[in-house]
Amino acid sequence: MPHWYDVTAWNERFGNDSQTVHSLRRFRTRWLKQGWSFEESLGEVAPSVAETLQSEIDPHPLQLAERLDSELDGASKLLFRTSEGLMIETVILRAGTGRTSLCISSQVGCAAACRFCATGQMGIARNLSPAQILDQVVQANEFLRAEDRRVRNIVFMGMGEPLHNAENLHQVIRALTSPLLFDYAPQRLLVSTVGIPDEMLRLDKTFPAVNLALSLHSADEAGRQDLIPLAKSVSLDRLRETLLQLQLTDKRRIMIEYLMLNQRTDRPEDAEKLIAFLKNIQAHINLIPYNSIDGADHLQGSSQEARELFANTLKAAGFPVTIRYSLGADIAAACGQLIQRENREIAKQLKSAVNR
Ligand SMILES: C[S@@+](CC[C@H](N)C(=O)[O-])C[C@H]1O[C@@H](n2cnc3c(N)ncnc32)[C@H](O)[C@@H]1O
Ligand code: SF4
Repeated sequence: MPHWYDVTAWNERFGNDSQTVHSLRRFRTRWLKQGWSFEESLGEVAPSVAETLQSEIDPHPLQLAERLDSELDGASKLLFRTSEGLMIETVILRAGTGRTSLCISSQVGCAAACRFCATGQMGIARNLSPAQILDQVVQANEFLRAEDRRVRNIVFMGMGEPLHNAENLHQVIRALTSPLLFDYAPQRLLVSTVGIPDEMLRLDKTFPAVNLALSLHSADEAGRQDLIPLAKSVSLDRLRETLLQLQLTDKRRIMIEYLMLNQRTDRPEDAEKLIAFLKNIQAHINLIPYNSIDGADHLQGSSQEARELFANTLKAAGFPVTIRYSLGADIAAACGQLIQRENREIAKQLKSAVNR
C-alpha cells in the first residue's frame, strides 16, 4: 500500500473481489469513521488481508506523549511526538451543545514567525506529512469513542501555516472528505491562514466548500508587518484583492481573525482602518483575546472594555462580530507555548547531528 489515505491505492492493492471490497469498507468505517482502534478494526477482514494491512500500514505515525484535560470546560490537549522527537499539539473542544471540534497542527514551528505566536517563535518550520496530520483526527476520534462522541468540525488552527504545507493539506482534505475514508462534509473543515494569496485562491478553486479564515490582526500596513514579519511580502492591498476575488466564486462570508492587542490593534483608528479594509467584503470578524507568550513582553492583551468598544464599532458598521472565548485556559495558554522550548532544543540537537 503506497499510502493508506489514497483511496485508489486500496483497489489497486486488494483488487475488486466483492467480498474483500466489502470487508475493507467495513474495516475503514470502523477505523476512520467510528473511532475503533486499528487492531479492533482488523477483525472486519479475513486474516490474510489483516496480516497485509498490519504489515503495510503504520496506523499511528504520532506517539501520544501527554493528555491534559481542562477542569474548567470541555477541552483536552493532546501532545504528540513525531518520529524525529519533535512535539506538536492537537486540541479537542467539546461544546455544551454536544458538538465536538478538533484543532489540528499542520507543521512543527512556522516560517511566518509572528511575534505573538509561540509556534512562530520556535525558530523551526517542518511540514507534517498527510499521515501525521490525519493521525491527529484518528487518535482524537479513538479517545472520543469512549464518550460516544465523534469529531464534528476540524479547524486547521493548531501549530503551523497550513498553506505553507499546501500539497499535504490538499491530500489531507481529500482524505477527510472522501466518503470511503473519513467522510466529513467539506463545510465542516476550516483552514486558517496568515494570508498566502495564491494558495488561498488555489484552495478555494479546488475545495470551494471548505471554509477559509484569514488571520489579519491589523489593517495598518506598518502595524501588521510589525506583528507578522511575513506580511512584508504580502501587502494589505494584495490581501484585499484576494478577498474580493474569493468573493466572486463564493457567496459565503470569509472569517477574519483579529487579535486584540493593547494600543496596537485595539484603538478607535484601528477599527476605522479595519472597516475601510473590509469595505464591500462579506466578512465575519472574530476578535481574539491575546494569550501572552514567553519572549514577547512588549505585547499586551486588550482590556475587556476595549474589546467590547471595538466590537460595537464594527457591529455598528454592519459586520457580524464574535469575541472568541478561549477554551481550556487552565491547560495552557497559547498554542505551541508548552512545547516551544522543548522543540527548540530538539531542533538544535537534530541540526548538530546533521552537521557532525
Ligand atoms: C496558530 S495559528 C495557525 C493557523 C495559521 N497559521 C494562522 O495564522 O491563521 C491559528 C490562530 O491562532 C492565533 N494565535 C497565535 N498566537 C496567539 C496568541 N498568543 N494568542 C491568541 N491567538 C493566537 C493566530 O493569530 C491564528 O489566528
Ligand atoms: S500565527 Fe499562524 S502564521 Fe503566525 S507564526 Fe503562528 S502559526 Fe505561523
